[in-house]
Parts: sequence; structure tokens; C-alpha cells
Amino acid sequence: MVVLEVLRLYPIMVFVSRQTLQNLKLGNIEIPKGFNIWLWLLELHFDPKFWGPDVEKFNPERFANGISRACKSSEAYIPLCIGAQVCPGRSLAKTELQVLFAIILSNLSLIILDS
Ligand code: HEM
Repeated sequence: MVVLEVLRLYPIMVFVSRQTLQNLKLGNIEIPKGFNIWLWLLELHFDPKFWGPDVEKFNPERFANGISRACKSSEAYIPLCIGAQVCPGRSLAKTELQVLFAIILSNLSLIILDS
């Protein structure tokens, strides 16, 4: 849950770009072949429409019941991208982060400050 929330608030890539291979129609918008589309991941991760009013709060508990319950659309949570070019290292990355947290927690004493 902590890893998922960290990747929501601080994604390594804040945007990805794609180039259209053919003319497309997206809703009412005509997009010509060869057009560059920039997908702003951070905007999706901080949209209260998908995440609710506490969108800016660090709240790992939001993922307690999985991504589909944390967010109104699972396509609004894409720190590792989506589709054909989804990050192939995603499982390794998540495991590495969990191991890293475990090492940090087992070597440090953490205290919660009043403020
Ligand atoms: C938390 C860690 C990581 C994050 C947030 C992350 C995120 C991403 C994202 C967003 C993309 C898509 C980029 C794009 O399409 O423009 C990507 C692609 C890629 N990632 Fe990761 N990644 C992580 C870790 C890793 C690791 C550990 C590996 C390899 C061991 C890896 C290998 C790759 C490769 C090879 C691609 C290119 C895939 C392609 O173009 O088809 N990533 N990653």
C-alpha cells in the first residue's frame, strides 16, 4: 500500500509521449497521423474526480482493497504506464521497493512526532 501510494504521489515519470501511427478520432477530436500526444500522469494521479477530496494527502490506506477500490478508474493510476509499452520491470521494481522498505525499517527506529 505504501509503495502504491508513493508511486501515485511521486511517479518517476510524470508524463509519457506517444505518436499516432494513423489518423484517429478520440471523442470529437480528430488526431492526424504522426501527431505527438503527451500523457500527463501526475494530472491523473491528482484528479479528485478519480481519487476523492483527499487526493493530495499521503494515505496508503486508500489502497487497502486494491487499485480498483482506491480509484474510480484504474486507468487513472498508471505510474508504470499501460498498454503495449507497460514497464516490463514493474514486478521487479515493486519487489525491490518492498525489500528496500523492509531493510530501512529493520535498521532504523522511527518515531511519530506530534506535529
Ligand atoms: C518504480 C520503478 C519503475 C517505474 C516507476 C517505471 C516506470 C516506467 C514507465 C512509466 C515506463 C513507460 C515509459 C514510456 O512508455 O514512455 C517504463 C518503461 C520501461 N521500463 Fe520501467 N519503471 C520502473 C522500474 C523498472 C525496472 C526495475 C526495469 C528493469 C529491470 C524497467 C524497465 C523498463 C523498460 C525496458 C521500459 C521500456 C518498455 C518499452 O518501451 O516497451 N523499469 N517504466
